[in-house]
Amino acid sequence: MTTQYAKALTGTGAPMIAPSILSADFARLADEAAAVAGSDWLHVDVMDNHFVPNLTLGVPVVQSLIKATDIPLDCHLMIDDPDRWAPPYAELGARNVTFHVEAAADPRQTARAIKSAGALAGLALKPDTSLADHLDLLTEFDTLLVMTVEPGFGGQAFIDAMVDKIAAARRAVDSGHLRLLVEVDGGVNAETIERAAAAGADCFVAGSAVYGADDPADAVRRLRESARRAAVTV
Ligand SMILES: O=C(CO)[C@@H](O)[C@H](O)COP(=O)(O)O
Repeated sequence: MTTQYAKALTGTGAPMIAPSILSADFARLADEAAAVAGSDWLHVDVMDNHFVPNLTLGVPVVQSLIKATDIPLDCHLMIDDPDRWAPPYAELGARNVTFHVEAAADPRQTARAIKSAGALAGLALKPDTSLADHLDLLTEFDTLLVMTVEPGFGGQAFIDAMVDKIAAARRAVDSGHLRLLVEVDGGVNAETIERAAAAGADCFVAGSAVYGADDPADAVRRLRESARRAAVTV
């Protein structure tokens, strides 16, 4: 199920796993990044206490983290006014910069600004946001982040109804021949990753399932293997 585009990004064609540092120890971020060596991306949740009711980190922390790890950063901006604040994360060297369509005034222009600063551009959809209403935007983006929880907090339960949205995204990508990675975020664990992978996701964000494990690097390997098995059995 993994697309040629995912294959180009990983070099292997294996499902991509992006541990979310929201579940890590913020006082030891460099060590926590090292603990998930072998991950495809490190997912960085930027929250502003406006777009979501939680506050995490911003440009200065990303600037330090990028120097502390070789894992490419996958910055997920849950913030107001991404049109203004997203491009700086690309300028810092983040691999992928994702912002929410619900918060953006000009998503096309913001995607172009991110890409011209050298990053992939990602579009995120909250669970209640329609994919169909935003299909026309997808040609501007490299990644589509399907939220499978309400953004704001780690440790929530995967919303099963989102499996249909993942499948619809997969169909839209394949039928439109889009160079777009389908990424899933929220409540991803050893069990739910199978449903998300079978529906066609390429990349899986996991916070508590990775950092809550005794061996986070092994949890990443196991999640990737579960996704690989589920993707080939559909
Ligand atoms: O963006 C978010 C939450 O808003 C996520 O990236 C969480 O960090 C995922 O955590 P788990 O649900 O995997 O614990």
